[in-house]
Amino acid sequence: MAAKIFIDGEHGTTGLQIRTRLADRRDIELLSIPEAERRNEKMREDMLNSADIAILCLPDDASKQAYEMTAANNNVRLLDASTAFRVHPDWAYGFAEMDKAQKAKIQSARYVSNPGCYPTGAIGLIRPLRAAGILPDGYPVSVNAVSGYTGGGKQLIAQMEDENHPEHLAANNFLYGLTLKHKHVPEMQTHGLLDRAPLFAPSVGRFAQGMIVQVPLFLDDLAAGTTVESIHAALVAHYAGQDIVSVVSLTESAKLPRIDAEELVGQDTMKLFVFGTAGGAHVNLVALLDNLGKGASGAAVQNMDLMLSA
Ligand SMILES: NC(=O)C1=CN([C@@H]2O[C@H](COP(=O)(O)OP(=O)(O)OC[C@H]3O[C@@H](n4cnc5c(N)ncnc54)[C@H](OP(=O)(O)O)[C@@H]3O)[C@@H](O)[C@H]2O)C=CC1
Ligand SMILES: CC(=O)N[C@@H](CCC(=O)OP(=O)(O)O)C(=O)O
Repeated sequence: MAAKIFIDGEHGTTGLQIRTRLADRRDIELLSIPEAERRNEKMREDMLNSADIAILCLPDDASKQAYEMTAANNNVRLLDASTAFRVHPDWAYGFAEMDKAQKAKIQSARYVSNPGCYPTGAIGLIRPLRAAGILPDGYPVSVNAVSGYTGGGKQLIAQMEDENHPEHLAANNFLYGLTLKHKHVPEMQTHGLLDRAPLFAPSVGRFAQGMIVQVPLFLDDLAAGTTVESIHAALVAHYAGQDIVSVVSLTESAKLPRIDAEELVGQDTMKLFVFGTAGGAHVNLVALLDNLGKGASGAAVQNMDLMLSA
């Protein structure tokens, strides 16, 4: 029998992209609410409780409400794209490649939290180095990133694209999160296995989709003997045996004059790079992804498939 999937928030940016990815699937039945009724609580509650898996593509408060609406119904499993449950101990974190045990946790979980777009890049770079003992306790990690403007959902898309919007943004590239209290920091710290909160500096560019996340490191302050090569080897070993996260070879990286934030648009994979010069003092770790691919909708479909494969 086809699994029943309901996307709560199906008419938003993340929800629409999930719907597109699922449109031709014969193994699932998509439950749907007309766009005009998207905030009708009775209809949402009925649909949520009719689904085998409900994918929540909503702001945090509405996700928490959907959780309450389904709490008594053990037949429905939730996959939440918001920030609401990403460090909650009862929820499996939906980043299957971050750890060898994570895939099985997602497969069997009733509740799965889809990772944030920036944390997917940051955790993807940091966690293997913590696990390998390369990044020591107390290291002051910084994460610098640029996102396409769809990362801010319907509101930011309208502000960037509509010149008549009362809060139109004319900038081609802007920094934000200037209080350094971005909602993704707890998630980066918890799943990055960091003992100190990372300093996270995000920005947005005038392109719809795409993302670059950078973690610059000082080699002298890493575990004794760490080199560009040993960092690269640790990442390669960590991601062996799967095909979603790839680690670009040092030879290939060394030839690159630049990295295009839009290179992986439309793809649900992530590329990791290690930059540095032999004998140099610094390393720059870079993750490249589509904020709506591996950063949101693509990851959600991947997690849904794992949940269905249990
Ligand atoms: N965009 C991205 O790159 C990423 C987004 N996410 C997360 O995914 C979630 C959705 O984000 P995104 O798709 O960008 O946001 P959008 O604003 O584009 O879409 C959200 C949708 O949810 C609807 N909605 C809002 N409040 C309610 C409510 N109370 N009841 C029912 N429906 C409601 C909105 O309707 P209306 O039009 O009426 O407002 C809209 O259709 C967020 O938690 C976001 O943080 C995660 C990773 C990346
Ligand atoms: C460009 C932009 O505004 N990005 C969003 C993060 C993307 C998003 O909403 O995803 P999460 O659910 O993972 O938080 C922000 O900084 O709040």
